[in-house]
Amino acid sequence: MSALEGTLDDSDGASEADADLRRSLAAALGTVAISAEEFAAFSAALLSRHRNALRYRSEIDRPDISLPVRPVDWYSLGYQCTDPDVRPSRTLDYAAGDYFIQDAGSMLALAACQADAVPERNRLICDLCAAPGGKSSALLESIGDGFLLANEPIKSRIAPLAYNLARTGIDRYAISSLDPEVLHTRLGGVFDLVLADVPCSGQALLGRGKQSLAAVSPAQIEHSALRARRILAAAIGLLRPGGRLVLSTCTFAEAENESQVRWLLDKDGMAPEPIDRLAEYASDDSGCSYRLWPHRHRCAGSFAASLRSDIGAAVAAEPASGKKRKRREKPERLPDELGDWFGTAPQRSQVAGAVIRCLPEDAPSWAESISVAGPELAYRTGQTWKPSHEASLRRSGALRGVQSIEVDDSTARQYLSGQPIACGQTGWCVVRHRGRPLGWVKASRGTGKNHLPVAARMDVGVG
Ligand SMILES: C[S@@+](CC[C@H](N)C(=O)[O-])C[C@H]1O[C@@H](n2cnc3c(N)ncnc32)[C@H](O)[C@@H]1O
Repeated sequence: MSALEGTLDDSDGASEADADLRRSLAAALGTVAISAEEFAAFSAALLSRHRNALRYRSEIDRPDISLPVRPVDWYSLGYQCTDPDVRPSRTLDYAAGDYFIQDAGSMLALAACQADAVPERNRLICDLCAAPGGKSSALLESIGDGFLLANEPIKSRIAPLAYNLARTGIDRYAISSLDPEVLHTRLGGVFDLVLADVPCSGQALLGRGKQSLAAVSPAQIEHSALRARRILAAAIGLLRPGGRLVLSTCTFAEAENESQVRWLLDKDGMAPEPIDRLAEYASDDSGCSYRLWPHRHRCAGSFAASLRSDIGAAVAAEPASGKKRKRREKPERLPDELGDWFGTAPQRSQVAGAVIRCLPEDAPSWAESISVAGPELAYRTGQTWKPSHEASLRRSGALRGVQSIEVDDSTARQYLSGQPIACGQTGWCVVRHRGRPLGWVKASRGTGKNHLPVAARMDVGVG
């Protein structure tokens, strides 16, 4: 029993259900230090809804942010909108991909990954539990000349992950869908950084109604902790010697957080890798575990830990090159139109069913063999190829739309609502607002037919 459990007083008029919840929560916190008074504030804040924060692209400077915001203390690209009447998901800047909307708690893991720092050269990053891509998209924005593998074993979650990665406009990534243990047998000892944002009991989601009260039950916590251990064991095997592991969760149970870190540190070759700027959020004396709380930090709460692995490559699993090669099939011919749309012939492209994917020339050699989705160039409807929406959003890399049209605020709104716009060019053309890509039109005789996917359409307010 935790010290806190003995101090809980059920005589304060709380319902039996509330009292049960508080007892379970106190038990879940275990030895994590929190006073009885603070615990009352914590359990109340846990059930209230916290407003999402905004994560800006690194190239956007503070003076260029038009919304009323205050900075998130633990992540330099994070901001909280201070006006409750503003809807950040209904602005032109959001539609143009200037910021991503997510809980500020998620940015603790990003801070542990140093995703807001100048990128190290040629870094290989694996986000092991990546969907829907809130953290992966931030890692991709920070990739520089490195490469990201975003892995998500649950197939039905790949589409939102792919959409969020495409929204960054960066093509230096592949998406795989493997159990972490299988991924370890394919790419053991490869990565400089592995983020294991493991599936957890999700207690921080209670306030959003995205989790039931079972999240605090001992059975759920134990089930999640055991699953996470399997994932973490594989995560260590994916690291190169000297590589870094970041564990994160959105739960408060000690068994899923600090206890997992102690288990990891007990392994030969694993050491804490403190993040100095997170020192004030330290949750124990391990030197590498950090917590955010809903009653202290204006977010739903989260946990992150940062460790280094010095385990030699000998322990790591079979490298990618040791894998049996599949019999090479004759590659399908690429449509000639790609040259018209993108101006150059794609080098590392694959026709995969009804889509063409294309990786940067210097992507790792294993990327095609492992990917189930990735930077998409074109898709086929019947016999006709069309350029993919995500290819219109490219901000970097060789393959960007050759024709584009710059539009003003009102035309951008018209386009985002799904309507055609005036366009003096002919053929496929990227619509840009202040230089930022929004999507394609196919233009002829003065009109650009709108090719924005229905899911990307939005009603953007004025301002
Ligand atoms: C906490 S969520 C990840 C959130 C994501 N990192 C983000 O920031 O948007 C955990 C993810 O792990 C996936 N998952 C479930 N079982 C898994 C397993 N055995 N190994 C790896 N990932 C798993 C879930 O489908 C889910 O998408």
